[in-house]
Amino acid sequence: MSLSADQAAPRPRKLLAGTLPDLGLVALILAVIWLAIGYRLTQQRDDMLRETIRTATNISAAAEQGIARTIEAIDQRLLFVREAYRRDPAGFSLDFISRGNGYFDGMMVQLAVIGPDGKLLMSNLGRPEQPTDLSDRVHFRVQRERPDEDFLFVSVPVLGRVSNRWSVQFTRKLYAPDGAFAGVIVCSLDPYWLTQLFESLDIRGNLLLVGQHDRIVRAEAPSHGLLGRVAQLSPEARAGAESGHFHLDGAADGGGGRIVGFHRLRNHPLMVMVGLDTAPLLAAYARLRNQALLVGLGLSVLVLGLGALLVHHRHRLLLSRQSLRNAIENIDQGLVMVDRHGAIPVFNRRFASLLGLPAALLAGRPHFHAIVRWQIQQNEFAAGIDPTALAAAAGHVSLEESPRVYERIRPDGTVLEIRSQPLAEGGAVRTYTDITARRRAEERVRHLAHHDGLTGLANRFLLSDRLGQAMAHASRAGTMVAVLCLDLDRFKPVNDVLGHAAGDRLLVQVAERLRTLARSADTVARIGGDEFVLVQSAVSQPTDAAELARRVTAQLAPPFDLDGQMVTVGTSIGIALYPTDGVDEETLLKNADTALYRAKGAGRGTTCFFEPGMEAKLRQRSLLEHDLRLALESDQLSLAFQPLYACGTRDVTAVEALVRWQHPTRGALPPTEFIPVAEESGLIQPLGRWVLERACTAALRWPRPYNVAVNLSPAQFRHGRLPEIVAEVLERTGLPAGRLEIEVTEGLLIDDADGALAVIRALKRQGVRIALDDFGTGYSSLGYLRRFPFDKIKIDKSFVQALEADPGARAIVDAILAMGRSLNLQVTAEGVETEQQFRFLQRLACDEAQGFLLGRPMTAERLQELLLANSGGRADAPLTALHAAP
Ligand SMILES: Nc1nc2c(ncn2[C@@H]2O[C@H](COP(=O)(O)O[C@H]3[C@@H](O)[C@H](n4cnc5c(=O)[nH]c(N)nc54)O[C@@H]3COP(=O)(O)O)[C@@H](O)[C@H]2O)c(=O)[nH]1
Repeated sequence: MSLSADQAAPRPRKLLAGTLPDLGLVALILAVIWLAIGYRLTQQRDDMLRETIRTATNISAAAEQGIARTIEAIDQRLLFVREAYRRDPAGFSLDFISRGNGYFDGMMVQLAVIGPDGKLLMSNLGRPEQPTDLSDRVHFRVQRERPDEDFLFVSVPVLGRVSNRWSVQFTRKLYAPDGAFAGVIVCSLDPYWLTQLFESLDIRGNLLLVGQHDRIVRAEAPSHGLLGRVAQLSPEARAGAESGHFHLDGAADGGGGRIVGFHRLRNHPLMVMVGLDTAPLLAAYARLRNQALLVGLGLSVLVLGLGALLVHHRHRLLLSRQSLRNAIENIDQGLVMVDRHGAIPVFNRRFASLLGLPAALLAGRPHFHAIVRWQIQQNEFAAGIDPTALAAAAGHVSLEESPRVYERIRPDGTVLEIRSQPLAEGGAVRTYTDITARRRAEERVRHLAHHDGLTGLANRFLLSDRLGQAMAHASRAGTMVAVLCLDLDRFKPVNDVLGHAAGDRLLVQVAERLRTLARSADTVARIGGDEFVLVQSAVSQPTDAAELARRVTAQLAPPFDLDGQMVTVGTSIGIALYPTDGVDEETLLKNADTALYRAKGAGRGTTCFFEPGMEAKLRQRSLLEHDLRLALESDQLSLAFQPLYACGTRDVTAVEALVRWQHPTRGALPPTEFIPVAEESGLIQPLGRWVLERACTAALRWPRPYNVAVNLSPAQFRHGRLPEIVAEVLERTGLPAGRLEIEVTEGLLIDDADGALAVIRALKRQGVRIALDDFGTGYSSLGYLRRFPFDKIKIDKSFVQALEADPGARAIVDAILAMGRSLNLQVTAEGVETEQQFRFLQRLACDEAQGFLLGRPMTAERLQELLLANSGGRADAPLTALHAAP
């Protein structure tokens, strides 16, 4: 099979063309069959004709000999009679003849003697009653007119005047004793006897004995009436007579042809014609021809059947070859078959395109050597020549004895996988697969295995490897290695509010900035969400690491542009040093992480070096987180309630709910200790919800509808579902939204002002009141006051407690109160511990006060008593300040 690029498209015309040789073969076989039959029939007919001619000729020859013998016998008789007459003319008599001579008895019509004058002298039939003159008869005249010649005359048949029967006259001269002409002795013979031999033969045909002047001497039935007549011989018959036979069409009875055999008698003017009918021959020939036609027909049907099968088979073969071609053409691999001589009987277009082979190279019957030479010219093997190509270039095709798989990189970067399968008869089948994409994917996978997919920085695996190398180098060089663990300070809000895509863009930009700080020997890695690690190699003293940390902090300080949204994030950094803080990667990373945790705890933008005690603290924290989780599940938490009072009347105006934890072993733990753990661990969400539900439920039991204040961490705001959670709790508990005050700190606003504003607005839409807690401790509190829809601001206790001693604090509190009034905000003073402070606040017309002076945080029961007392035991009693026991 030969397949090349221009042969690939299957077409019906090609299918037809493909079967033409088979059709030709069938036609040829049919032609041969029919020609053979025709030839054989012709030959047979000719044979039969020849046989008939030979038979006719033989019969005529036999007849001629028989006639000749008969004539000879008659002549002998005549000579005998003549001799008898010559010896004794006077005593001559024909009696001895008539006395019986068997031979002549039947044959002879008459034996007569004619005198010299032509008068009948005697006859074996007896003396004629009247004198008979036969001088006019030819058989007499011929003898008398040629006196010098002694010959036997054979006449044409004549009707005997004496015998009155048709007879042929045989005459000889009679000589007198002196030798003179003495008449003629005549033997009249029934012509039948001339041809009696023929009569006995069982043949279809006739016999004609023609004498002088074409007169019919003897005509075998049914031609008796022809005796003596002139035979009408056609020119063909005369010409045929010369050759011994001729063919007479339409001469036979029934209009058939006749083969006529001729023979002339040697010494007599007689000619024997034996005609054999061609009808039996033609009938036999027709039978033969019919049989042959039948056989020919049968063979033709057989050949046509076989031909149809052959064509069908060929058609299927062509179709399957076309299918194979289609399959070969439609596979993604290039395919080439090279025979043991280097010829290429099969290839597909993909082979040509993958190798970039020009069409001219593949025209005709391409050769593998030519292709390899072309490839070498094109510098195709710059990336390494394969052994088969080398062998081919050397002029012979390498006979690969076992299957081989190898790769080649083309100059354009295409990577080809070449699979070579040797063929039993020599040569090989090769497939070429473009594995460029696969190789790139593998490269990418390899890269991904060592790098962070988002930022392209080293991942944990590569980090560990590089850190190991850096430690080994430092060990040899007597230097140190610094591991800097980074955690972005405000990454989570970016992720939560702006979405993960923005978060990803931020991480990519952070990575780019960090890269600019790293030397070639350093490693920058991303090991988790917003956790980065810098491995600083060849550190000579800890300050080198501190300097790098400073530069990192400075590098990450400018805002990041996230598609127009400017975001500022800081970073906390923990540093561990090799070999002082650890001599293996794991320890170093762990300690740097511990230092980071400490840095984060110390406030944003902080850098901490690892210290030995840190780990223990971290363990403690982990323990606390574990215990807090248990506490949430086992009801170890409770709420304390601290009332808020109107400065003017000292009546209870609201109650703040504060969470308490009675630790099973450590006793009462302050919220300042476990709330940060809850925030960092995520436990703040269930804890916050629990506080909210309990506070709302408790508020419904109070004798009067005091507002209940609940502290919410910034982490709860970042959750995203806070408004829904608050709405659910209000609905479940049945507390009117207007009785709930949510206290937020400035930290919330600093972290993510826009996000916080959105949540606060949503809460406000529900009717919930918002109080800004610890006011005065933040950075830009005045701006927030204008921007956020607060209902209340709570002056931080540090200002309240400094009122007595610090005029500055007094001025600030005064300013806050003035601002609250101008912004129509209720103002609460926190941490009122002394009467003096309280009176001060009263003088300044502060709205509300809270503090140990007025009431410490207390149990729900105690609060209930307080509130009942405050209301005079009646729910509608005026609010009266009561001092809770410390
Ligand atoms: N997210 C939540 N935070 C809460 C929750 N409960 C409490 N907290 C916060 O914990 C911090 C400490 O709270 P706590 O130990 O309960 O202290 C409160 C009062 O006991 C204390 N206070 C009140 N009056 C005085 C005083 O006269 N002197 C003095 N030294 N301390 C006093 O102040 C705390 C209440 O302050 P504030 O919240 O600002 O009104 C604290 O920051 C709580 O917010 C909670 O459930 N969730």
